[in-house]
Amino acid sequence: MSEDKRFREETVKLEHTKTSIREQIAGIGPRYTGNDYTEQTLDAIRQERKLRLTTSEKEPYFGRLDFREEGKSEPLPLYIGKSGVGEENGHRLLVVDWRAPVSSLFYAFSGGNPEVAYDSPEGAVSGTVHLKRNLLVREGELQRVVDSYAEGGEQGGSAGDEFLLHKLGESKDNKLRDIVSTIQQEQDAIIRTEKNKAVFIQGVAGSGKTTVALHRLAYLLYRYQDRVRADRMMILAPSQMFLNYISGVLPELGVGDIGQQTFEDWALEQIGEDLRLRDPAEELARWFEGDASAGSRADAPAKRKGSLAFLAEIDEAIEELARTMVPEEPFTPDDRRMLTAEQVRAWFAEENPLDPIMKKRERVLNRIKRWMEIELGKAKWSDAEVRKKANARWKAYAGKLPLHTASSFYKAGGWHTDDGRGEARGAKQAGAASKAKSKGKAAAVFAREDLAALVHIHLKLLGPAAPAYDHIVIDEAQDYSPAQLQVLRQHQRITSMTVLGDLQQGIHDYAGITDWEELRRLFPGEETSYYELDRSYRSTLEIIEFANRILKGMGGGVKPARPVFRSGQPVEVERTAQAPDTAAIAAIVEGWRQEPELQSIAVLGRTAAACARIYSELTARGIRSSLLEAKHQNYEGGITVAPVYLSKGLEFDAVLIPDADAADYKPEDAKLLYVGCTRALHRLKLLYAHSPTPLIAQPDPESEEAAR
Ligand SMILES: Nc1ncnc2c1ncn2[C@@H]1O[C@H](COP(=O)(O)OP(=O)(O)OP(=O)(O)O)[C@@H](O)[C@H]1O
Repeated sequence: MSEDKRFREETVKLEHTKTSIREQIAGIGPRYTGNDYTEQTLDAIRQERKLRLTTSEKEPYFGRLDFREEGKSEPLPLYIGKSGVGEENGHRLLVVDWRAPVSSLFYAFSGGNPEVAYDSPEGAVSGTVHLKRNLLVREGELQRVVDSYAEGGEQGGSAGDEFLLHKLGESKDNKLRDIVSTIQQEQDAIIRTEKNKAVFIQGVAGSGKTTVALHRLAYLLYRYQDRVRADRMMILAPSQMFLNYISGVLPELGVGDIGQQTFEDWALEQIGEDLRLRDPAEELARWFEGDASAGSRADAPAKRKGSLAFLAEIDEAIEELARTMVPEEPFTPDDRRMLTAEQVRAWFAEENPLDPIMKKRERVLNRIKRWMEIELGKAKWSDAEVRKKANARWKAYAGKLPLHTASSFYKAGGWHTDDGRGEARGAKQAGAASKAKSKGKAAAVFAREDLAALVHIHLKLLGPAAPAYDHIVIDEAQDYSPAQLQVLRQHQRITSMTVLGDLQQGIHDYAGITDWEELRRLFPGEETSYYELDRSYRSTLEIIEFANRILKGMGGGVKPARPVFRSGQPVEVERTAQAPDTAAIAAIVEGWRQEPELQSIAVLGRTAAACARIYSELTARGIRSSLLEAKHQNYEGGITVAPVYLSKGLEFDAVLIPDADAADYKPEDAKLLYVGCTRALHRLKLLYAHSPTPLIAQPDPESEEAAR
């Protein structure tokens, strides 16, 4: 079929679909404004449907698959979109939801043998693919029609790539986008992995890990509607800024209400105390701007406090607390009555051993009080004096049973090391901190590495602060410790997690892992799946090859990224007069700003101080930019100046590394430079003043060939 004919055919189909959608919207009728609760609920459902249909009308679908199910005579054209749309009062689907079982064929089939099968809840369904077509519809207008497979046509699979390349070539603003129309086979397999597992994803920079994890949430909500709830899912990401950056994807997929937090905020919420945390900026400066050696990183306190051995040490202390909770001496409300220590101990033991210890303590004390009241009643003690005395004795006895919060227990255990530097977190904490200060007593300051243990203690002493999670996504998981993952696990009844990261970007190695086994061994074998993504979709071929060369400097089993064949301009490395040469930087940024396809530009400096200098030079020259700092909540797009270590997870059309000198990037900084370079989609440039970092050695044609 000629291209024109295909386009006409699809234009007719699109008009038909839009008309049907419009009729359905019109049929929904006016809003209900009365007081009847049932009617109000029905109205809300109708409005939700209207919203979905209105969104669908603009872009009803992005793909078509003609599939003949075994036993049927004709293939059925299936139009695949972000959400399913039925025919008004009909039994047929106008649009099939991308998450439906049959849609997996659209993603999994990439030419070759057209005899295929997919898994449905009723079992495997086999059949034949006759056509796979990509369609680009924007604002209700058909813009592109590309067949990646047509029965009897020329095969080669390149047409599908063409559609993907078109998508990848687009410029980016300040938000991550959904990829439903171009999900790749290896990504789809991860998205559709069954629910009750910990799915580990090791993926090179730009392989779509974050994006895939978010699509997986949308899939789980669709596939397990009766078993998972959005408000019982949680996404953990490294910073508020990153969360803000990814916040658009789920609403684009029609999913809302999923909690998104940093581990720190989540942990503080669980602990529920007025704790102060060390200033993140100071902590980052310590590891990235000072001269922390490899030795000090490997030996950092976070390593010990993030280990399971540390949690085991705490568990021992908690057991000891439970064992010694009941005082040796008996309880004597008056001089004639006595409750022996053995009796109280027996009552304490009768409580469920899995119950939080402080709850058991409270229950035992209440039981003692009840006993005391009965005894008082028996003796018909009417004497108020005697009663008062008995109550005072009960109080004194209660005081002998240790009462702890997570932080007091942690401090009592001698695990807390307070260096006095800290910032109050949240309004509540800030209030408490200033109150404490005015009383001449500053609230204790904790480090991030204390949080996992504190949550663990809180759980054992006081129980969970939130209902169990149905699913947890952990992004940048290479920066997590086994203890962090363990406490998250304790907040699920059934393991269901997506844990993603890249060891090659593990710049926080002073706190995180060096091998996925460290985390995987927390789960018995059958509960985990492990996937590797080695294809990078973000950057051009030239940028990926350049970044792969930096990886080589890391040594030890690194895996180069495989580029999608999207060629762009060569990576430039240029010498400047000084480091950083703010005038040269401003000139480059100014030049890039004139190119309409470069919407987001980043200057990624080695230190916060260098970035501040660059930022003021840009401002002085009238170039509007934003300077990213550790405490920032938002990434605004446009021109950004940021320390390279804060750029993790983000992406920009063009990236300038202004200080790629040997003095700034030593061989042990390979991961940091790799992170910086892999943020670029289309353009990458590095400047140096004296001698370039050895990490950007000359190309090695052999390894380049192997990576392709
Ligand atoms: N199948 C795909 N189709 C189109 N774009 C894709 C696809 N997969 C990934 N991308 C794009 O590649 C870029 C990188 O994706 P994402 O940020 O999810 O990767 P990542 O593996 O989490 O990266 P990093 O580890 O570097 O932060 C995004 O712009 C995303 O939209």
